[in-house]
Amino acid sequence: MPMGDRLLPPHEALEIILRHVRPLPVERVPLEEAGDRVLAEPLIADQDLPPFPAATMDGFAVIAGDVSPWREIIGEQFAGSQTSVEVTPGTAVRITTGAPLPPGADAVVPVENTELRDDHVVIHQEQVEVGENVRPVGADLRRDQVLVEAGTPIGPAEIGLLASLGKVEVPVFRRPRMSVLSTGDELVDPAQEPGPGQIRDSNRFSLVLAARRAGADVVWSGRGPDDPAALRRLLEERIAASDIVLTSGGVSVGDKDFVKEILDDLGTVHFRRLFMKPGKPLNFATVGDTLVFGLPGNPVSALVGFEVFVNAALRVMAGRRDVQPRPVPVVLTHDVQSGDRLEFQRGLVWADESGVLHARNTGPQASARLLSLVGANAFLLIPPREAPYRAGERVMAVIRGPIGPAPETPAE
Ligand SMILES: Nc1nc2c(c(=O)[nH]1)N[C@H]1C(S)=C(S)[C@@H](COP(=O)(O)OP(=O)(O)OC[C@H]3O[C@@H](n4cnc5c(N)ncnc54)[C@H](O)[C@@H]3O)O[C@H]1N2
Ligand code: MOO
Repeated sequence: MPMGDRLLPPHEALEIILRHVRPLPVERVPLEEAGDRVLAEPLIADQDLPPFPAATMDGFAVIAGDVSPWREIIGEQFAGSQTSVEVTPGTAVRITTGAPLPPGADAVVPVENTELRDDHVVIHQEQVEVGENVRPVGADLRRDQVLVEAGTPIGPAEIGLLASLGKVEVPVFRRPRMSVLSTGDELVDPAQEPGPGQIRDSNRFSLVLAARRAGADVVWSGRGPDDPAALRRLLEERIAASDIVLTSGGVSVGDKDFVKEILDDLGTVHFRRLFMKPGKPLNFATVGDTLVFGLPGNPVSALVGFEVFVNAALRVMAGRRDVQPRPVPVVLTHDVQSGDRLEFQRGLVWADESGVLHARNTGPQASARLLSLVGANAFLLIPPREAPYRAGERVMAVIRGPIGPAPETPAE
């Protein structure tokens, strides 16, 4: 074992991974397909928006300083056109929200503050300020302004900005191609009835969904044979076709745990055992430019390994700037016994009225108990220590989902 038997702290493992991963090449995609991709060049405004002073209310375009007791309605200005009618003292133009202010006008009086008398309008407002209810040119964005930095995922607001500026072809980073392989002779497909000693393969489904959510293009997923020659051929083929290959199972010390030998032979294994629970046996290897993560077989260990390490690699490949979540302090609501490695306990975090975050774990934390991840919006980071952590103590937590109200049921 080239790494010796030291269990590597997770932060050191992350540093090693980040040293071996680079953003993927840039490609241009149609605007319609740009959502959830990562912008590869900064989006810079090439015009002012709005390009014309626009009404922010339905009402009447007027001259603010005009003191006429009533004003003649001399025209209409709807959004989507530009009237040539000029507002002069004693006149007003009916206007709708978003429509350009007609020439001469400098304010809009909302319809609620007016009264119609034949073809005249009376304004029931003590004073009208210049610019009232008008969005001036460039109020929303200014030409040459950097609107979105490169490395930002394109969400609804970002795609809206791209569309507003007419960017119909968007530069994005190529999505990482990923293969997901479950190993283990005990595995059968979910549709099958497991025989004696067999279990259904769940990791493949968990990891494929986690990968898709993280922006990967899952190009292949399947079960691998436990026969070393066949497994090696399959791994070679998947490595050649992928930016990242995930395997689950076969990385600890069992007689039939072949993944680590094959990876050693094909490329460079950078680490294989971590000072964390779950996820102690976790292999990270590179074969050419392809990253290979040999995740543990235990379902929770595989998913925690994915979230902590594979996610970070995917984010770098996808060009993202926010690679790692920053842990936040939370207050434990019950005692927690630590183990002999840094534990990533699956937890529930909520905020009280003053904004303090409280936390509890999700019950038994066995690495095979997928239920410990259901409803978990955080990982509670529990370093080893002799005395248990007490209710009221602060620990750090990685937030992984929305923070809701305090749970109604007591902790298990
Ligand atoms: N002597 C030692 N034994 C073990 C050690 C150790 O250090 N010394 N480490 C333990 C830890 S920690 C973990 S985690 C597991 C990881 O083992 P492997 O990665 O080799 O995984 P397997 O042995 O193949 O499987 C473990 C467990 O997970 C189930 N499994 C596997 N694949 C799937 C799948 N696709 N879907 C659902 N469940 C799966 C498998 O049936 C086993 O129950 O090793 C400990 N042992
Ligand atoms: O590290 Mo294993 O992942 O404890 O269960």
